[in-house]
Amino acid sequence: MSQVYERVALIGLGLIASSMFWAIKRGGLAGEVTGYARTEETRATAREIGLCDRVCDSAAEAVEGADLVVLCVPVGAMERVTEEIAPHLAPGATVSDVGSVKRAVIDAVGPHLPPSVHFIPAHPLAGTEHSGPRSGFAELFDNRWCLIVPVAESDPEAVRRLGQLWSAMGANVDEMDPDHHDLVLAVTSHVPHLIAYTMVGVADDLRRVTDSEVVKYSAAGFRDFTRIAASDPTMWRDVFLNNKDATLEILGRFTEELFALQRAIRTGEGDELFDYFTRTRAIRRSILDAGQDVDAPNFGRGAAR
Ligand SMILES: NC(=O)c1ccc[n+]([C@@H]2O[C@H](COP(=O)([O-])OP(=O)(O)OC[C@H]3O[C@@H](n4cnc5c(N)ncnc54)[C@H](O)[C@@H]3O)[C@@H](O)[C@H]2O)c1
Ligand SMILES: O=C(O)C(=O)C[C@]1(C(=O)O)C=C[C@@H](O)C=C1
Repeated sequence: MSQVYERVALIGLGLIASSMFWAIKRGGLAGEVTGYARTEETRATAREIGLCDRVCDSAAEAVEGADLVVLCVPVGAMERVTEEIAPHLAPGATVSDVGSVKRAVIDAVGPHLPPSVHFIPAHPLAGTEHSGPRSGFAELFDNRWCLIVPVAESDPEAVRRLGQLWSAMGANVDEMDPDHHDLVLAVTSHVPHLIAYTMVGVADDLRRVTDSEVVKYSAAGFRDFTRIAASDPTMWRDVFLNNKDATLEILGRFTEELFALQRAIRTGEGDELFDYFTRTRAIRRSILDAGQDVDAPNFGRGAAR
């Protein structure tokens, strides 16, 4: 594959940035990749494992001369990082991000950027429960979606080029409006994470009355929840605080359905339960029919922090 950008700067060296670096290297997609992480410890780890061609001690140094800058920090840190890099961006550069929420990131980042750069938000729909510089791997984005969320002023040629990079990193690329993105992701990712966090929290509370049996005999369904609920607390705190409206909307619908199922169980409405579960079973089949990799090979991959 050929080079898409001359110099890419990755700000925040965790799961997504490290996976991007390895995927860019795999495809020879950039001349040089610079990286910056906030803590000395992460920068030292990055240097030790060869993550990034050049690890910089300041965000300003990392973005200097870059034709693509990707913000790979938690959603709540995007604004501060943007303020830090804004005066050092090269005219004509593209600034993108990988945040799990889009409207709040657009509102936080956009106003700080000079008009001479292209701002093109994006979100790869791929991850694991691991985080930090050692957790990334080149295949993370293979056959997964990356949603590009252009803002009104986004230059079509710059959007096309960013899409080309994500395709070359293995992703299927699509475009989406920011508010629609946040609603869709509330359904497919954010509320499911909240439910997993809650279920594991309930089990943890119960541990005291079941003498650790909940953990010892945990069945497959619960184990899946524990994987999700092991995800980074900072990242997920920021997701919920920054996608408040869509999360609360979907959570409201979820609670209504839960109460309906609760009543069906209490009143012995077997047919109602059966019909409901038949409907939900079909959803998984339709995802499989659409050719999506439901049991993503990435799950469980990558090292813990
Ligand atoms: N993990 C996933 O499944 C996943 C998937 C898609 C998108 N995302 C999004 O990608 C972004 C990065 O997530 P990740 O999983 O790579 O996280 P991570 O925890 O592995 O890495 C985050 C990096 O940001 C740095 N950082 C944290 N707070 C900072 C601050 N205040 N200022 C500067 N740097 C800071 C950390 O030191 C770390 O280097 C987040 O916005 C997240 O919403 C995550
Ligand atoms: O695989 C996981 O562990 C994930 O949770 C990845 C996942 C998701 O919900 O699918 C999580 C957050 C992102 O913004 C995108 C992807």
